[in-house]
Amino acid sequence: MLSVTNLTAGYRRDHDVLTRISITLTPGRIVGVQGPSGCGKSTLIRVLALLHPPRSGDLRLDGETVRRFRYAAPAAQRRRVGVVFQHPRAAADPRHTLRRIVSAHLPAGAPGTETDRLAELVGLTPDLLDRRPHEVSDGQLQRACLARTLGADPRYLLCDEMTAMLDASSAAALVHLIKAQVEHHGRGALMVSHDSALLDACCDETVQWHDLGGPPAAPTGR
Ligand SMILES: Nc1ncnc2c1ncn2[C@@H]1O[C@H](COP(=O)(O)OP(=O)(O)OP(=O)(O)O)[C@@H](O)[C@H]1O
Repeated sequence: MLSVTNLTAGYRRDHDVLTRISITLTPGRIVGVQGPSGCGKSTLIRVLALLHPPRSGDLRLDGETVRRFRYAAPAAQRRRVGVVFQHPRAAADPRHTLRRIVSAHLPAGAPGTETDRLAELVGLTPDLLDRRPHEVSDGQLQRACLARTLGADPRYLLCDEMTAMLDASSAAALVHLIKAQVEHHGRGALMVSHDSALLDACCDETVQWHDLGGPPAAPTGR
């Protein structure tokens, strides 16, 4: 399980973005979180992905308490949690080919065929792998970003508004991929979105943001 209990986190010392948030992800299930813009969904994902240290609260990853974040986090813990971000163009180096992007998180020594396998898994045709981000659509680039995330074989997938930039058919295809990953590989997934129809269509359970914890603390003015 990947869980946080009573999580408080923020960016400025005098203001908490997350206050006493609790949520649990279980392998084989998709949990949806719906909340309005700016409520802190991406911040929650950053903490769960060990990319942002919380101020307080208990973060547990498969029975271990997580104490270190960002590059100080043990690689084995970081690899267990994969993120797909909202903006694929901000998440992919524009100088790299899609082949390089897809292969970025594969373990050292993985055979070259692994990149082709991942590309096929997410529906990228071989000709696209030689292109750079500006030569493909947002949907194709988001598929490459998902393939990159899957290359680390994460036990938990955190999807941050991952279909927000896509048309309806690309969004549906990506959601289908996430569902298949959860069903066939036992990954646990979190999907955050402001789109309740999307969450209802793919999640085992959807939680409203305001049900996750306490209200944000008022700025202290210090
Ligand atoms: N790096 C940062 N430094 C300072 N404040 C930040 C930073 N990132 C986010 N914030 C602030 O934290 C709050 C929550 O932002 P966050 O991106 O987590 O919300 P969100 O629910 O994901 O929003 P959206 O749905 O619009 O993506 C916002 O007030 C935002 O301005």
